[in-house]
Amino acid sequence: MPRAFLVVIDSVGCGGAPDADRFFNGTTPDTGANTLAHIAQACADGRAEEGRSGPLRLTNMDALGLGAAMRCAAGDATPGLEAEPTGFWAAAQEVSPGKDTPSGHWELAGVPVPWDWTYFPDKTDSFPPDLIAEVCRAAGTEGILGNCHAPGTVIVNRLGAEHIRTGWPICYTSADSVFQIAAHEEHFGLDALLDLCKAVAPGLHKMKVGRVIARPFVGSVEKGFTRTTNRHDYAIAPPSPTLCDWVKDAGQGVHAVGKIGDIFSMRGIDDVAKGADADLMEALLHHVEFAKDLSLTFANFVEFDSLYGHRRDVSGYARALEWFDAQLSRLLPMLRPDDLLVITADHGNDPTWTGTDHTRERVPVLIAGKGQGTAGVVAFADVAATVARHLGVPSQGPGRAFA
Ligand SMILES: O=P(O)(O)O[C@H]1O[C@H](CO)[C@@H](O)[C@H]1O
Ligand SMILES: [Mn+2]
Ligand SMILES: [Mn+2]
Repeated sequence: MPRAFLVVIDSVGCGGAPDADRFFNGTTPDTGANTLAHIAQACADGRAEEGRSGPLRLTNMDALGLGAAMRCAAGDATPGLEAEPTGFWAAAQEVSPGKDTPSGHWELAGVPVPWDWTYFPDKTDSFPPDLIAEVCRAAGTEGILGNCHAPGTVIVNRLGAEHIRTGWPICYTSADSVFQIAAHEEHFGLDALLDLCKAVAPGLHKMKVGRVIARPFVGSVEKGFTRTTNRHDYAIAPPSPTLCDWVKDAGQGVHAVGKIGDIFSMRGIDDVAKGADADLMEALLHHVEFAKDLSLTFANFVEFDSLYGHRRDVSGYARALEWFDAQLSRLLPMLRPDDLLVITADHGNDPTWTGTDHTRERVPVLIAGKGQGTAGVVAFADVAATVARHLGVPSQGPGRAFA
């Protein structure tokens, strides 16, 4: 009996998006951004890390078709990723008008985003006065800190001391449709932060701001401030039923691993495992071992994006990719004959690119359990149709099954 495992490595794009010129990091268009190829190139050139020699080693993913998918997406061969594929592979292209996590995941789950998101494009004084007033009312404070674009790790260290002194929440945004609130877990309180985000989320969702994100941190002025894994995303619910709903409504199990629960507002999901990526891998392996027939396991590994892509950390990103690939040596032999494993991504986040935001890219689609072959360039929504067909569930989205 079939089972399906849909695994998103967050931000692992492979370039080649034909509409990349309409997406930006600052004033630089994303044309030419290529997360995987540029990391591989940096490794091959010895630029990724002092003392590192040799190409990026992604043996398992390359055997499934990674190098082939990269060539298909963006044209060039990549050093070290030149295996003859034994899996079924494709390169997927997004149509939603955002290069953000919910857009990518919803579309992979069969639901392209039908609306334009609301952004806060001004780098400073980013938020309208009535929104600030609403946050102050919900927080019980006289004001907010931040009110600007910023990388989260930078702003908590810039404003952490003032935050502790005033008790005011740190509010910031990025090129994504997000309203992020950072607060100290002990001084402000984790529950108070989550309650604040919960209180302001409906108003922001009504404005078509995709997510309110709670960004708790710990630490002190002396030791510096660090973010914790208690991040919580309050996302707009998907506009129509997704792959998760199709499977769950058919009475089949749906297990979420990582941010998937948040991204889908828990719609169509039975249970969720959270934690750091290393914990999430154990949770995924647990489901590969024990998940019931006809079930869907949908996993997201966020650290590629949050720890390395946004931080423009090429060697960290390379190490994380090699870690993930090594874990596949544990996972692949556990698959049963009727299982489908799809490894893909939701957008790019090229760590060699200018800025600190996502990059518009195609993504690789690597499939184990459907033999050898390729579908060339497919649509994100085709992934949902392919998984649905494997599980015997009618696809309700625009996608077409390909494997
Ligand atoms: O810099 P940090 O706080 O990690 O924020 C990043 O994470 C957000 C959500 O993925 C993105 O919009 C980007 O702003
Ligand atoms: Mn993402
Ligand atoms: Mn991100």
